[in-house]
Amino acid sequence: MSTPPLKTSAISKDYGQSPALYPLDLELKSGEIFGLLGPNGAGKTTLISMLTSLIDPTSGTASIMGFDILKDSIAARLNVGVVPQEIVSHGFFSIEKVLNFHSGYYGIADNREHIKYLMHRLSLYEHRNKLVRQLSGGMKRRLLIAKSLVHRPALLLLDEPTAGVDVDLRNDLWQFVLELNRDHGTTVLLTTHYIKEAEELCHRIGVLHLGRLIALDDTRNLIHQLTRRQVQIRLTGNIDISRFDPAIVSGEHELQIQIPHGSTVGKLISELGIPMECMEDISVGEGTLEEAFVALIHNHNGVA
Ligand SMILES: Nc1ncnc2c1ncn2[C@@H]1O[C@H](COP(=O)(O)OP(=O)(O)OP(=O)(O)O)[C@@H](O)[C@H]1O
Repeated sequence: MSTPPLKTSAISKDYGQSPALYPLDLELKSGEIFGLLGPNGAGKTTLISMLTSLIDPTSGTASIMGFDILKDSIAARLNVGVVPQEIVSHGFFSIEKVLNFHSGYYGIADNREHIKYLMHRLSLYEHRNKLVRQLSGGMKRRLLIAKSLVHRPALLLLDEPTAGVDVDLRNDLWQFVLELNRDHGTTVLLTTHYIKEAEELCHRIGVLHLGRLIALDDTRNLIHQLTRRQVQIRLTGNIDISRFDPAIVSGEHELQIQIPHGSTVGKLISELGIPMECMEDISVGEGTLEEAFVALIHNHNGVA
């Protein structure tokens, strides 16, 4: 079996009040895009900060490409790139200089070709001589992504990389993440509050809530377990709507029914006994990750 890009072993953090992260065991698969979701304060950034040695775990540890983050921190750091939530400023240096310095930090003497590729790919090339303080928020974020990739890490940690970023740039960034994953085999762990984007990108999802991992599954499985299919049937006027259970009647000529994933619309129609000629239209809405997420958090908050 190949070495997992990331494996946490009962890693936890307590800042002194209540634990920000309870002991967590999590293992990423090589080459996956993993979405770590959770409401504000769930513990996502705390986990990423421990993985990148910004803060020490209270207990437990983790390994990156098999290197323990505590005992072998340098080797662990060489294998991980991180895009932090906060924008760090190197105000008086140009984009190109920042990327060169950062390569030197990883002991890479001549990284010009790779830096050029990153700057091109992240639309920074034409701005390469601008000082960081002259950059817009979106450009700074792209610079952070370029910085995190100068040393070609096997694992990329993205902590809300698209927060406050306009929709075009968000799409560009996600395209780039997909490309890194597909063409370079980079394993990605990302946190985001854009759950729709996580649904499109992530192979697996973990949900943190109040410092505990409350769900971990393939994205599709999670949606299927926590949501239902919404079937909307519009009827012609020549069927008496009062024959249906009022709970599924929605409007004068419309039925709305929820069915479990795996159950077919054909079966539903035959159970309802609706003749074909009495149906004007049918639409089926599959559940979304956002619905699954809301249901999960509500269940854990004890809300029906
Ligand atoms: N330096 C700190 N000192 C004390 N408590 C902290 C510190 N940093 C974070 N916390 C607390 O730890 C908990 C988890 O915070 P964390 O930033 O990890 O959450 P998050 O899931 O990343 O949230 P968000 O989605 O808002 O970024 C919160 O209750 C937060 O108040």
